[in-house]
Amino acid sequence: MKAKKFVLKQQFVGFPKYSDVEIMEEELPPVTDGEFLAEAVFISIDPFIRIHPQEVGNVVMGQQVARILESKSEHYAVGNYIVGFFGWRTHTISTPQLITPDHRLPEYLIKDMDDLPLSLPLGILGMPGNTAYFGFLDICKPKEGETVVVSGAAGTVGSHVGQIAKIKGCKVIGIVGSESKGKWITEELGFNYYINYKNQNLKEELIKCAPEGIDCYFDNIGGDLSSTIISTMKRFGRISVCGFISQYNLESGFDKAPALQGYFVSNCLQMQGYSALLFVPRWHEGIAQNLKWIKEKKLKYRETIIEGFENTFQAFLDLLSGKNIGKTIVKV
Ligand SMILES: NC(=O)C1=CN([C@@H]2O[C@H](COP(=O)(O)OP(=O)(O)OC[C@H]3O[C@@H](n4cnc5c(N)ncnc54)[C@H](OP(=O)(O)O)[C@@H]3O)[C@@H](O)[C@H]2O)C=CC1
Ligand SMILES: O=C(O)CCC[C@H](O)\C=C/C=C/C=C/C(=O)C/C=C\CCCCCO
Repeated sequence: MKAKKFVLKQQFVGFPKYSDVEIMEEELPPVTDGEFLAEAVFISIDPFIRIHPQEVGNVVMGQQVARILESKSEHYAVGNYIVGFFGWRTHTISTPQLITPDHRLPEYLIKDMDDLPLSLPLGILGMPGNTAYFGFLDICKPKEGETVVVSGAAGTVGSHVGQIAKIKGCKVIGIVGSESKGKWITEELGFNYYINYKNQNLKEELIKCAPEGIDCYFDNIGGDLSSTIISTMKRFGRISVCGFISQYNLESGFDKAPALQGYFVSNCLQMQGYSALLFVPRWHEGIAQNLKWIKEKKLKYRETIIEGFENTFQAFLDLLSGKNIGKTIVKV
């Protein structure tokens, strides 16, 4: 069996380039006792791949939904589907990861999907879904009637957070980079307002949509836009710092934070960052709640599916340049 894989040829500097990666073939050995062979069905494309430390020569990191093709392990049977952190590769030989090591995402069998797409465990029913669920509820602690701003609002995490905020009875303003994204989140997902940061004045629009000020900010983008949003927050506002994608492709790196101390002191603000790994002990609780909301039709999702393993890197470039709506997935 030959596996195809994307190998990191050089570290990303600035916006990633085709010359940073290379597609290679690998002859896989026979499966031995305790091992399984899995074939990638869907590969998850996520922003953290741009900035997480990775070694040159390694397979580019990432999660996948894979089908067990062969098994010499009692834990997985041929035909089972699993979620695994196998990277951008078509076939993988491994042993089941039954206990999640520190600093790793869990690996598990996919069950109870009914008629839902098998890609969802990479999105709304997986790492990004749990980031939205725990990162919003545990950190912003939203109350009914409060005003919530979500940036990156038409992406995987942001579109999910805004809908949870609506379920909790909040007024929700989404920050997006295009009119079609804004229409989707307001007309289909129930956000109250959208602001297109590419062609509107963010501060003026925020004051129009939320003259009362903002209670919670779910930050996916960081940078100057986030500083502007934080400057319109109310006393005792809470900020969940999920990501800072506006800084990921800066050649200068991101070792300086904008000075916003004045707003924090005068408005008694709280800000907390986290990684999805923090939620691993409650992983299946998050998935169960998000699944329940999907079945109750309270939570909608969209996926941008790119076909073909060879197009995995292009899917990554498209995500970083905002061409996706909802979760970006490669269908292998
Ligand atoms: N802390 C954690 O554990 C986790 C954090 N994250 C973070 O959450 C954020 C969203 O991730 P995810 O939902 O998977 O990705 P998305 O599906 O939201 O895709 C990324 C989006 O970011 C927006 N974007 C890109 N560049 C900029 C920019 N310069 N300024 C403003 N917006 C920009 C684009 O939308 P637009 O057209 O609107 O610009 C793009 O579609 C990321 O920052 C990611 O790193 C994700 C998972 C876990
Ligand atoms: O390293 C592994 O083997 C597994 C890594 C899995 C991954 O870290 C799990 C969760 C992903 C979280 C995503 C976070 C973000 O997108 C937020 C931005 C940056 C985080 C990565 C920066 C790491 C710098 O040390």
